[in-house]
Amino acid sequence: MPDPILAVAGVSKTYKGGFTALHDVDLEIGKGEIFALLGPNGAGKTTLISIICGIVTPSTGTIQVAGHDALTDYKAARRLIGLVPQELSVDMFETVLATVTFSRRLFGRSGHSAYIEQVLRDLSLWDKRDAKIMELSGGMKRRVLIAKALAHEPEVLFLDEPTAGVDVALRRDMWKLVHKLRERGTTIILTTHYIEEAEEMADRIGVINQGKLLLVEEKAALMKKLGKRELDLALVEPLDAVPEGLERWQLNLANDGRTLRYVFDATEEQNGIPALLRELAERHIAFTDLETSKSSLEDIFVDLVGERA
Ligand SMILES: Nc1ncnc2c1ncn2[C@@H]1O[C@H](COP(=O)(O)OP(=O)(O)OP(=O)(O)O)[C@@H](O)[C@H]1O
Repeated sequence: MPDPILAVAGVSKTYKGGFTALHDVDLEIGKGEIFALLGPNGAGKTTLISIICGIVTPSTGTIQVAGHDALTDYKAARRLIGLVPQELSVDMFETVLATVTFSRRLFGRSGHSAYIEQVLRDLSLWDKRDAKIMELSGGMKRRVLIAKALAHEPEVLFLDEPTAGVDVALRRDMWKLVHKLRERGTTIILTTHYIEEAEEMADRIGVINQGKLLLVEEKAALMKKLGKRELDLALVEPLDAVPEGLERWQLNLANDGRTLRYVFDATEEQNGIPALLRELAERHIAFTDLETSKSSLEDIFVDLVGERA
């Protein structure tokens, strides 16, 4: 990993009502990395980002941004961070240019028009600079949030669920944009609950569930783990047990013995399915239907938690 620009150590968060949303999180992010935090709703992704950005106070732990302590040296740390929140937080009656320039000034930077122009051009918003926010489409409004977050030239950009609720075309635009920002040297941390999105964008992926960071891995290594698929065979006659002699396949019975399930690695060239079907035919095990599916994120969490138990 390149030199860390962000170091999170032992961070936990218990909210006022007593709910613990984060348990002892350790995480280092390298300069120039694209890091995806992958987890289902309520996993603690927004809480973690909000703590790093100084919006929520951690119950324990420390955060360093380029060597600045985010709690004791808040201003210096915060200046290095841009945050694109999930929800729209702009004045609808303001123009695009005024909104973005205002954000830059909030961080004590002068209204450097060449930089702002470049940001707006990169986000295809330059032609709309004099439009009021309320006149923009949903996709454009999202891009204004990114422009606002980039306005003060941060080194680390946080994108909280950048593509939740957007259409496929806009999602692809967003992915392209993230890669472009990285080429300029910005470190990017995004949260998502889409495996495909983490796969498309990130160099490394952290998997979070129920407030625990279950693992952090290079994308390729994790995708191999996440690349599991299931083949379900609906049997004509229910079985009491997996037939003998089929040990080389990982088989389970489901649905009261009426479904024979084979879990295989979709990234392996040889999945063994043709041979399995031949073996079943030889044993006169007939099926009425067959269906393959990807493991769901939930299945993957169960697997990962199981592996670590
Ligand atoms: N201010 C708060 N007070 C009490 N509980 C909270 C507060 N904010 C969040 N939580 C709880 O903490 C847990 C984690 O929430 P968080 O928003 O961090 O999850 P998330 O992974 O970002 O989810 P999503 O994908 O839905 O945005 C949830 O159970 C949530 O209800």
